[in-house]
Amino acid sequence: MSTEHLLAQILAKRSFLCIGLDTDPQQLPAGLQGEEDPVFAFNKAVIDATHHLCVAYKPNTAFYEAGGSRGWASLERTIAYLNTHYPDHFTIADAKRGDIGNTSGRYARAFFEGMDFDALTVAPYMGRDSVEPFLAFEGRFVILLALTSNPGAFDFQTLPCGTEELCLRVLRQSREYSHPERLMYVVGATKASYLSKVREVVPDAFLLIPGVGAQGGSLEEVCRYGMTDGVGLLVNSSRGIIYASQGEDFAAAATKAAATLQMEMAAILKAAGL
Ligand SMILES: O=c1ccn([C@@H]2O[C@H](COP(=O)(O)O)[C@@H](O)[C@H]2O)c(=O)[nH]1
Repeated sequence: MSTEHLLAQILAKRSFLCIGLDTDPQQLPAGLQGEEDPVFAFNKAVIDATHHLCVAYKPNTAFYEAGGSRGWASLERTIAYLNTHYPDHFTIADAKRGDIGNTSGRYARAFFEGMDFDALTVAPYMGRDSVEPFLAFEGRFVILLALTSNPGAFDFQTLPCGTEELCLRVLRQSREYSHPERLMYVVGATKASYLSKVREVVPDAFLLIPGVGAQGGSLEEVCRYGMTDGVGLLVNSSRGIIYASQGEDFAAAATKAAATLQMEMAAILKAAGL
């Protein structure tokens, strides 16, 4: 998918919502336990109930890896279902990969070729040669961790690095990598006030913003500091949507929670003249 297509979807749907499919097999409604693949059945129901309100889905691979081969099968079924039934949605594997180049190349094949995700989250810590193998895939995106939403982000990511904070250095230096147009960045909604500085370094790049909902980040603040003329934002909510109800009405509750965020987004887009 191209960023032009992503923006067209955002403007048509009046939504820059990304729904996180962080599906924990132990938190599924009892009614799904008899299914052959309860995790996939849950994801399918959530996707069918929310696709018109969002432009992206982001399974976090930890929730699938924890289930071993059964978990991987659920992830494979989920991405295949998305690509077959909702090909206009942007798909993100939140796996936070990155290793020596030879190994990164295999991770890239696993997520971009094996499973056909549009994008993968990557940790920048090992530097250029650990990131560039992911950037070699045309039509795919690397979402580099810049400033994460967790409290521990302040341990390293905001430390001085030369004349600026490390997270800004990550942004600046990554623009020198091959195919910078295939880069997006993670900035936590809980750190919204940093978005002005982020935008000074990457004025046009798309940002994936987790941390709205369960982690308490503010959508309004994120947009105030981070939105661009081309929107430039994908705002993620996982638990706040998929576990809006723990009961058998989970899909209807997910629709309602997603619609609440989508309506806020539509109002923000309108106010911005987009
Ligand atoms: O800085 C980061 C990077 C990734 N995440 C991931 O996003 C979702 C957030 O889930 P919620 O339930 O909406 O809190 C989850 O998969 C995280 O691992 C993040 O939160 N912060």
